[in-house]
Amino acid sequence: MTDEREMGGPIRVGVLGARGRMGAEVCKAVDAAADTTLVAAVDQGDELAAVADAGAQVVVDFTTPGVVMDNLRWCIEQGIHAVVGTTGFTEQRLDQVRDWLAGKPGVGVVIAPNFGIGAVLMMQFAARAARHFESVEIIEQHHPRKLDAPSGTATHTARLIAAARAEAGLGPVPDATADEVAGARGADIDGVRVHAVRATGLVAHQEVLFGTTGETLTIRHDSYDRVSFMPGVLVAVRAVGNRPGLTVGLDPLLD
Ligand SMILES: NC(=O)C1=CN([C@@H]2O[C@H](COP(=O)(O)OP(=O)(O)OC[C@H]3O[C@@H](n4cnc5c(N)ncnc54)[C@H](OP(=O)(O)O)[C@@H]3O)[C@@H](O)[C@H]2O)C=CC1
Ligand SMILES: O=C(O)C1=N[C@H](C(=O)O)C[C@H](O)C1
Repeated sequence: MTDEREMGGPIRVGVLGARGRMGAEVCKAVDAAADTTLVAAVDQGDELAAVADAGAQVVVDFTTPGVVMDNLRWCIEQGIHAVVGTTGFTEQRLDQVRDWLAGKPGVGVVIAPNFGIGAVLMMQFAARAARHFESVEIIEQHHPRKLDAPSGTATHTARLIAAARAEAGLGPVPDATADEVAGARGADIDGVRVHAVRATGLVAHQEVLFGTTGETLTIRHDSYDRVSFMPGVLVAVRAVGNRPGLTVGLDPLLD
């Protein structure tokens, strides 16, 4: 395994899911940046080995929750750092990745539910606000070709809010609903209701609605274009070779 400093040139990047909406944008961004170079673009049906054969130092994965774990295990085995935007990472999956990494010291993996800088800040602001409001709901809105619901960002936000509420000693969110049509109150993620909207014309959007006596606070983020994720992806590509082990979220890379 090598990193940019050892090679002395641009970081050699392989993209998995390269023909997808995000993967195609990542290929363009990696090509355009002076300090990164695209050496492999792999999609469904292609051999992962192409990435190793091309000497990739970092893999960027925007595939599907169904295949990302196999991809990640392979990258770690090969000693290739990985930046992962694909969703579906439960605590159990994160622990599995930590286990694989324990056998490969020096390999870095960054997994982030959202690479948009504004989205990262939205999650931070929501976590900060959480302790001050008895009510909270999350409304995420995405394009209708998205495979998963609720979004990885909404799930992550709900977990952050739940942790902040627990730390502040807040009880359950008040809700007297007794007679509910299935799904009407959204999904329950760690006690936080999450509503998923899908509509043509949307890209990726999220509102966190807080309420307390006499006031509400809405924190909203909108990605209107997938280029919004690219600065964050490049930050992670540049950092991952110097961050052995697992990093979850972009936050530690932005400090
Ligand atoms: N963290 C973040 O900031 C963001 C995360 N995402 C997440 O990224 C993921 C991808 O999103 P999006 O680009 O919209 O989805 P797409 O469906 O457009 O792209 C996924 C691509 O991966 C391909 N693929 C499937 N299996 C494999 C495999 N085994 N090896 C290589 N490629 C494979 C798909 O091929 P085929 O279509 O033939 O199956 C497709 O081209 C989702 O989980 C999404 O939620 C999205 C945006 C931002
Ligand atoms: O599929 C998408 O488009 C997105 N997926 C990520 C998620 O599930 O949170 C990030 C962003 O919301 C776009």
